[in-house]
Amino acid sequence: MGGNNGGEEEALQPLFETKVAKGKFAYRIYAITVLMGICLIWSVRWNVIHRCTFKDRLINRYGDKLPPVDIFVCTADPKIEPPTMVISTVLSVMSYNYPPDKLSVYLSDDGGSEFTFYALLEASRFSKHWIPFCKKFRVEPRSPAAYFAQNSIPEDTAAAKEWLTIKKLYEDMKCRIESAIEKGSISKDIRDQHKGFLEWNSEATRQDHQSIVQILIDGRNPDAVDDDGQQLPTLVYLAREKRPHFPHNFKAGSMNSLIRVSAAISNAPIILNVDCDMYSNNSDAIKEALCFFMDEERGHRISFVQYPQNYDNNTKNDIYSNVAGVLYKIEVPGMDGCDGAPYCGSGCFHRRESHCGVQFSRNYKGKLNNSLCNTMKDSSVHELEQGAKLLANCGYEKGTQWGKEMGLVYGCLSEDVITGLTIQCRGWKSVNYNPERNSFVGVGRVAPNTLNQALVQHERWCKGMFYIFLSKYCPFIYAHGKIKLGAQMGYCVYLLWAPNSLALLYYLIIPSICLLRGIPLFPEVSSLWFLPFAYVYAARNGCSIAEALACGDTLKAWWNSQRMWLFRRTTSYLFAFIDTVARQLGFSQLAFSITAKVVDDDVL
Ligand SMILES: O=c1ccn([C@@H]2O[C@H](COP(=O)(O)OP(=O)(O)O[C@H]3O[C@H](CO)[C@@H](O)[C@H](O)[C@H]3O)[C@@H](O)[C@H]2O)c(=O)[nH]1
Ligand SMILES: [Mn+2]
Repeated sequence: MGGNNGGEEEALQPLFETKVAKGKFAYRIYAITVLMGICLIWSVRWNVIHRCTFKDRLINRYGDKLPPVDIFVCTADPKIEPPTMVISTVLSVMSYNYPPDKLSVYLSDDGGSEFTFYALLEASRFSKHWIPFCKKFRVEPRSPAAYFAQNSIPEDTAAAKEWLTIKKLYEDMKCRIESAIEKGSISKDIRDQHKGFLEWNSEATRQDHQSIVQILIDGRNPDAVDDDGQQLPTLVYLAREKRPHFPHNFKAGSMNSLIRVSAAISNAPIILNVDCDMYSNNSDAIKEALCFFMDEERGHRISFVQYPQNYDNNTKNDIYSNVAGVLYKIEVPGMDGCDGAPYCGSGCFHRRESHCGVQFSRNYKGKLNNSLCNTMKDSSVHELEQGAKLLANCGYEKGTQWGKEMGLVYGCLSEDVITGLTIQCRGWKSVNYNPERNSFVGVGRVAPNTLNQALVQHERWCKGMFYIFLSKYCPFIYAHGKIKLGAQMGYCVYLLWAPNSLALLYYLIIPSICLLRGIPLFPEVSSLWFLPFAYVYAARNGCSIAEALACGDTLKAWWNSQRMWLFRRTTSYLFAFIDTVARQLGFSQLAFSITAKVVDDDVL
């Protein structure tokens, strides 16, 4: 034995050591995120459900006791959203197959444009001919623009005559509106036709004007009848007050004004919202939606019924991947299966009460009868207009719960998704309803027309949704314990689109560098370990193709959608990610880029 102290100490020390390899942390993150990714894919497809309705039973059971319905149409800019398009949408919802005395249509004009007002005035007159024509010939769709574009003259001579007359009336009306717009001003002749034009004085601009409320058709007035002597639906023009220093909260702000203004005029318990670029394509859509709300057993829990959004000008193989068949036929029905059908904006029916901060409770009965109170019945049109104006003023919401607990939630570009989530968290249920025939169809949407705008629209959606994830409304926190885990995960699939770009960037950069440097990333083809990689790749793409084909896409459309995913994730999603993070740090502000609806010849 050596016998010195140092040697003794050394003798006690181990002869080998085990160390944890570097990168363990990174690998665990990788494994957990991949697992999460797989769970997310799995969650929205776990329990896909489809709904169908029985409107004959509804009519037999409720007959003339059906509830009144308020319909909101939103427009924001007379250049991007031409007034002739806006009124086609308005006319399509005025002519629903539903008792007209129970319908009130409100147009919210964030453009505050007298041309839009003039167009609506023209539409109110044209509706007297259009509604009886639609009902007599069971016209579908009931947007005159879409109807005349899709149908040619009927063979029956009597019908052909009426068809030609109504077409001429429509074309003439369109001409008058377009020539007024071209001239850039409303002539004195027209101005004298309605007192409403007095609201536009020389100082009023789009961003700076008082509230304007004009009841163009008063449904209570016995003289407001169409050519057949049937009552006309109520028709209201609204331009909420705008002041430069007041944030107007985009579409959410306009919807909240609509909710209040309509409460003072017709106060129907059911609300339908359509964007001005989405006409009604099925005149029975109200009755079908009511089948959910009026169901004796489960109806009272339902807050909103969302129809999918379809577009009428898709290219054959859908080059900019706008159809989103898989989204509406598989993913959203999957969220519905977890009680989490999202609110997606246009084409959605709402129960008015659930927008007023009301928490769902077990004792809630949910009666949907006529809620016109007596004071409203007795007020004159002038009184109603004056009262409603106050509700649309900038200052009205100050110190109230509007934009927070009441109405649509502010501060987010995806006001629809975030609002739907908060409503579900208050205990209400929602329904995704995707019938065979599209109930709402969007026109001339820009996405199929130019790549640029397709990407800009996605950037806005993405920003809005990632913002929700980072905010206090993050489904895993805010909705924890309030909605099912599957629904929370389902929401996150979309809310996390923006950071999804990072994963793609990683896959674009790292393998390329490795390839150039000769670093092997995957096992060799001859190795058995290659199998799991090949399997995951083939299964994932195979499943995606199968889903696309099952949803009616062509193989080429599937390929285009893959291409668009690549474009979006490297541009829209990435920019949305950067911008949202910048906004969170206080470097940038909210801006809503309205999707253009006009198509020029080049684009066609
Ligand atoms: O300040 C504004 C801005 C927009 N809008 C209206 O909001 C609607 C939607 O705008 P659009 O540019 O057409 O957006 P899209 O991407 O086509 O709309 C989808 O995405 C929006 C949220 O990003 C939802 O609000 C919509 O309902 C949904 O259809 C249109 O009717 C606009 O007129 C306003 O009323 N006020
Ligand atoms: Mn739109």
